[in-house]
Amino acid sequence: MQSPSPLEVSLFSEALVPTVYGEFLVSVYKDNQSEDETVLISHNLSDAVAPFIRVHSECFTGEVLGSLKCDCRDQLALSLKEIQKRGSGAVIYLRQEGRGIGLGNKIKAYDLQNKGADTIEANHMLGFGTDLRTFDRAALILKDRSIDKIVLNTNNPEKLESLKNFGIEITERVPSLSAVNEHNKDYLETKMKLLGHHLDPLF
Ligand SMILES: Nc1nc2c(ncn2[C@@H]2O[C@H](COP(=O)(O)OP(=O)(O)OP(=O)(O)O)[C@@H](O)[C@H]2O)c(=O)[nH]1
Ligand SMILES: [Zn+2]
Repeated sequence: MQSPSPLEVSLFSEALVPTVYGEFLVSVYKDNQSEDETVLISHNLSDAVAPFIRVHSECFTGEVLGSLKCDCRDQLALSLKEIQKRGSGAVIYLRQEGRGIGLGNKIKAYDLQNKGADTIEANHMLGFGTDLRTFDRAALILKDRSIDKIVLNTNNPEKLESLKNFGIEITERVPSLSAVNEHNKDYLETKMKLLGHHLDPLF
């Protein structure tokens, strides 16, 4: 049997977009293994030796609906503001809704969470692993831009490890801390205690 060809990304389209945070160059990448489009949202990216980068996974409920159950919307906004403040950097936006299980299954997981399961138990009850994401598309897009050294904006140790394994040097980790509320408290605590996310300053 033929082994699948290695993942490759290629730039499909690019345009400047004015946003409430400032102007960004929005670059859409396609790949040879999925229908998903990955988006690089950058500002003066080539100006820094080790640019400020957030690798962010899609969250319809948080980013579009303003759901209070997670920290995704705040984290995305914080990173876009920080990029403009620093004068350089990028968000790589991966279409990995619900840690890779998709929106339909994430809403099933939310129903289970409303009945008492935590974010990890709900995934397992639906027959999924804790986190199905991979960060190889992000690493390939950085390589496409000739970037091999970054400042990474995350609390997630898996993201650090994964990008390092793809040959990206992380010169610094900048935390991404949003506000705790009554709806996201348990979720954030579970990420901190069971997944080792560096969220201690919030509690
Ligand atoms: N399955 C599932 N996915 C969730 C839940 N809450 C949020 N998500 C998804 O979790 C992912 C969060 O992505 P990120 O914010 O990039 O990543 P993170 O792992 O929290 O790491 P950092 O924010 O970088 O510290 C998104 O894909 C969301 O859609 C949940 O309760 N269940
Ligand atoms: Zn979210």
